[in-house]
Amino acid sequence: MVVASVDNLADERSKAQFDVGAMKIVWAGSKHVFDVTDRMARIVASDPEFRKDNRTTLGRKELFKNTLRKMAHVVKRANELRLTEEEASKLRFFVDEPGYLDLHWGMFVPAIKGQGTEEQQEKWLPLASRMEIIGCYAQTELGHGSNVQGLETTATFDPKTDEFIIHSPSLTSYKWWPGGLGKVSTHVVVYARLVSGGQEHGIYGFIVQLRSLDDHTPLPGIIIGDIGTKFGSGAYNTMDNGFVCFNRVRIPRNHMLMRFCQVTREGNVCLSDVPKQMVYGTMVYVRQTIVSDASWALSRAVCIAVRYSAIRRQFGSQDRGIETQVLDYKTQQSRLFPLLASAYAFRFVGEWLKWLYADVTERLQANDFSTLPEAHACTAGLKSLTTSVTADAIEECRKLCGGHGYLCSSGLPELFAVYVPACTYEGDNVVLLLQVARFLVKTVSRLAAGKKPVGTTTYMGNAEHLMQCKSSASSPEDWLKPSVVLEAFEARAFRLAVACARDISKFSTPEAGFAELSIDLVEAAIAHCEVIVVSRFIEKVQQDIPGDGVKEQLQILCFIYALHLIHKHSGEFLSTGCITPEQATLANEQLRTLYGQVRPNAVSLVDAFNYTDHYLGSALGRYDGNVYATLYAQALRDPLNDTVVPDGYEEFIRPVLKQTMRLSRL
Ligand SMILES: CCCCCCCC/C=C\CCCCCCC/C=C/C(=O)SCCNC(=O)CCNC(=O)[C@H](O)C(C)(C)COP(=O)(O)OP(=O)(O)OC[C@H]1O[C@@H](n2cnc3c(N)ncnc32)[C@H](O)[C@@H]1OP(=O)(O)O
Ligand SMILES: Cc1cc2nc3c(=O)[nH]c(=O)nc-3n(C[C@H](O)[C@H](O)[C@H](O)COP(=O)(O)OP(=O)(O)OC[C@H]3O[C@@H](n4cnc5c(N)ncnc54)[C@H](O)[C@@H]3O)c2cc1C
Repeated sequence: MVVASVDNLADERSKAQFDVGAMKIVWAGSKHVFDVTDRMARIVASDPEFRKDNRTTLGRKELFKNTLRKMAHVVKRANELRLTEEEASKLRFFVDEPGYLDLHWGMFVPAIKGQGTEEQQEKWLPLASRMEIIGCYAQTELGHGSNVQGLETTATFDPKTDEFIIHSPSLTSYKWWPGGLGKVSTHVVVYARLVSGGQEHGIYGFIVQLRSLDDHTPLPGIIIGDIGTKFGSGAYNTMDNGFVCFNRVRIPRNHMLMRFCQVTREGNVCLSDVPKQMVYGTMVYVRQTIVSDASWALSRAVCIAVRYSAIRRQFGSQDRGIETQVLDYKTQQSRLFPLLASAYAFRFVGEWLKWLYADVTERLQANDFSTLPEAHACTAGLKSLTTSVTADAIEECRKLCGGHGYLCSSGLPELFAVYVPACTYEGDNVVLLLQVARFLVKTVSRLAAGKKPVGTTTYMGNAEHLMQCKSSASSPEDWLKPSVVLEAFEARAFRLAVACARDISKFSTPEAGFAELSIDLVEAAIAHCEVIVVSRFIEKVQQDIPGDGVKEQLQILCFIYALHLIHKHSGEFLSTGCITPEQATLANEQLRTLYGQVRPNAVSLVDAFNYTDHYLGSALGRYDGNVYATLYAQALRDPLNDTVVPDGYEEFIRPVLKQTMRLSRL
């Protein structure tokens, strides 16, 4: 079938004002990463074992078994092709289906690496790397997730046998949610209250074998299963999030991860000289990876919405001639282009956060813990900001695609359902922002004591200026000056943090003030996180960037990102006196101009993500733009269209029709 829409994307591509190939390298991070990513994406796309277009129509059992098959195929292909860790992880990424491998490699292995002694690492890591055992990470319980110190599971040392007794004392202490736990894992790192000599010593990780390595049955004292079907069709239901109850399960003493705290043969508890929060290290590591992942999910939704908006035409012609591409509507642009800009912004801040994490890890190894609070605040805050924006953005992209966005074949409903728990796992986003706020209030109170702020709070050292400055923007073009933009963001964030710190001090205790002002504190935390993202984006576009027009496009996106935030939070920018209403209007005017500049490049800017049609999984986002024929073909493939007359006609349609006929004769 020849479809006029196909030409639309070719036309769009011919309008690009920059070198798309060069932008692909910038997006990937380097030529090497681009090559690996591209190769792995193609391997997955061309392998029928990784087909995913039937996922939303499968029942839970079939779906889960299908994922088991795919995960086994990932491991098989990784071995056959002798993939490096980097390549295997990309291959698994493009399979695009939550599965136990994520928890095994993403949390179980990092927990042992981060919290195990060298001896423990030597014992467990080879087993885990060869996948002779499969592990997961069980922290959350039925009764407590956010409040880690409130966990109830106990690990009581028995000096008579040199063992720990792992026990679930109540229903609320059952571990509940861990991915891979329900049906697959043979081992788990369990977080439990260490009890020795009748005393409690805090929360630590313990390696526990769950299932027999011979026949996969649960070991004595272990009750285990899946917690049930989750939100959405397909989506996260490929994962066996599980529950487990331990009934006085005994494990050898050396199964406690003892890098930061050792329990001796006699039951003495020896704390090493490191902050106790080091036991939260796996969460910091994973939060950092989640920030990078946000840019993938967001860019994927944006790619679908931009391509479809170039294909879709509505109104605009009085004489039945060619209609307007919906991408040309300013309202569509004002909803879509800030999301496109955010995808790039999150990509760059994700790369920066990787660097920060590597830096703090190196320091920790040298017993320098000075940057740990900042690493915690940055990973927690950016995880929260990027996942909340991404989840909302995927839903916005669905709406931007009109009715067809609501079809599973658009790829957007499943993407939303699979992505949205990122706002909850690895720390509820509000709980994490309150951690950032705690860090900010501390930083502000230290300023008063003459302590110079460092890292991402360095800007707060310019306290006097930030409290008094008035923006110098007097034309729309002034909003293209990095210094003008940054000053506004820094002043807003600082003034909000200072107001919180000041107001807290009016309460009888800091805790009471913190609780009462938590709404303001969350806003101050978001403002600080936005300073980080905006400044990293500005830093990026100030670097040398090869490729015709690439830097110019990134500059446009950078200012769209910053100015749309000024618009979105104009209440805060105005109420803190950082800008005037007139300056807000000028910023909006500039934003409109920038939308016009990005418009001819929009399709090419999403092409730069280099996604295969397999990965996108969307009839609306196809590279060739052949939207309508694909929607129709996919509709015909729906199980409901297997027969022309539906199952149930004889039992439920025919009798109703007959009854109606009787009624009409009356
Ligand atoms: C071949 C195939 C290859 C395949 C490869 C596949 C690779 C896949 C890779 C990755 C995939 C990843 C997949 C992820 C899937 C997600 C699964 C989800 C898992 C989970 O959800 S696990 C459970 C997560 N749970 C949480 O996040 C709980 C949230 N709660 C907390 O973190 C804490 O309890 C708290 C921080 C909210 C509060 O803690 P606490 O009461 O102890 O602390 P406070 O009193 O508030 O603060 C005390 C003090 O500590 C500081 N602090 C707190 N946390 C940290 C930290 N993490 N690090 C450093 N410091 C911390 C806090 O700031 C306070 O400091 P001050 O006293 O103020 O100085
Ligand atoms: C798909 C998925 C996968 C998961 N995988 C794992 C896993 O592999 N391993 C694991 O251990 N866990 C896992 N979890 C659990 C996850 O980590 C927790 O659900 C998460 O940490 C949130 O905790 P909670 O459920 O106790 O939420 P709650 O803390 O009960 O949150 C409920 C509400 O209370 C609010 N709230 C809570 N505390 C405060 C506060 N102090 N101030 C203000 N508001 C507050 C929250 O903002 C939220 O609105 C997973 C969860 C999901 C959804």
